[in-house]
Amino acid sequence: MSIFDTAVWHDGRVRMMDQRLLPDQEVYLEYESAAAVADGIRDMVVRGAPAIGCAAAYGFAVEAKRLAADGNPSDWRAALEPGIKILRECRPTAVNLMWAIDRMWGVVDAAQPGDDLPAKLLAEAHAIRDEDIDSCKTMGRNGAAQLPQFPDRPTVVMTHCNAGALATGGYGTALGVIRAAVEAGQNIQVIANETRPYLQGARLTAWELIEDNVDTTLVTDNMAGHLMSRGEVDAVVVGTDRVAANGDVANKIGTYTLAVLAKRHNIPFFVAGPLSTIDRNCPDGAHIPIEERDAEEVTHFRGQRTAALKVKVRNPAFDVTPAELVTALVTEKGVVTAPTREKIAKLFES
Ligand SMILES: CSC[C@@H](O)[C@@H](O)C(=O)COP(=O)(O)O
Repeated sequence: MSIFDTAVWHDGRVRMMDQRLLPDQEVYLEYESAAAVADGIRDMVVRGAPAIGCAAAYGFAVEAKRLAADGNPSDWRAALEPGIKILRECRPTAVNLMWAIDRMWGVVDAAQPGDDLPAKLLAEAHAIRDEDIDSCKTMGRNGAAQLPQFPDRPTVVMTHCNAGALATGGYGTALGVIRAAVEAGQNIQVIANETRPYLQGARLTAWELIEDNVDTTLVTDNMAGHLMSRGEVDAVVVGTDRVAANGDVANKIGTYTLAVLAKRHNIPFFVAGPLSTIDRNCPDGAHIPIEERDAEEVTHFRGQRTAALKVKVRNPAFDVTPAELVTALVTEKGVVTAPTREKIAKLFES
């Protein structure tokens, strides 16, 4: 199963696959400062919460390397702060961005005189990516065991946006569950929602799964209810950009609609995400910042206008699904059925 170089370290630079060009072209871009990596994340060269965290960690490391090229700064924190501030603010909803940057600052704060700080920061960035891949694999196995199975037919899993290898260090959260199920020999068919307006489902999820020979059918978002009402969906599995302390879940716009539909049709609704996506400082979903993106994502497709001139536009990129609609939260530390504040806190106890 594929592990793509979503965001990696290559020849002293941050290398990212340009997801804006997928599925037509596989092009890699390289970055040499935190501000440049921030531009790449903001412009969706790399996207998906854990992948944004990995890219930001490498962006932090490359900023230290850039600063050290002119001689080690006497005050590393002061030297790093302007670039890292830009990086931290480039996308507001995916908490893995802030989580990764806080972890990198921990390395700066723990440094001793004489330490090779750029090398230590790079090692931490590698660890963040490696741990993410491991977490996704464990989470995948945990989630696969939750999927219904039938003796005489495949299990049909609906997913939304792209929560795959492209959205993580590699392997994927929601698609990690699907990959693990396929690897375990389960008979799986995937319905990938197109995911308006940016088409992560049509462009990225469909591409990734087809690369891995997973049986995949593409539908537009507004077909989900119809398929569920006909009994054509057995489970919904999505990723997440931020889980609040009470179990409310932010994910790509349209996820909430799917959760309501799944409840109406008694279909299990699973959310897969690593502990780095759980924001224990965020009390509930109402406190999760929701990114509003450029109107052109709604009015245009690849530079071509598809909407009426002068129409007003809203483009919230995420929505919040209340915990009560989540059948289970799938993490690398285990599966939390009917998540509550208390059950989520327990995940962090050992
Ligand atoms: C494993 S990724 C989970 C989420 O980050 C994913 O579902 C999602 O909403 C991505 O949004 P995007 O705007 O493409 O960054």
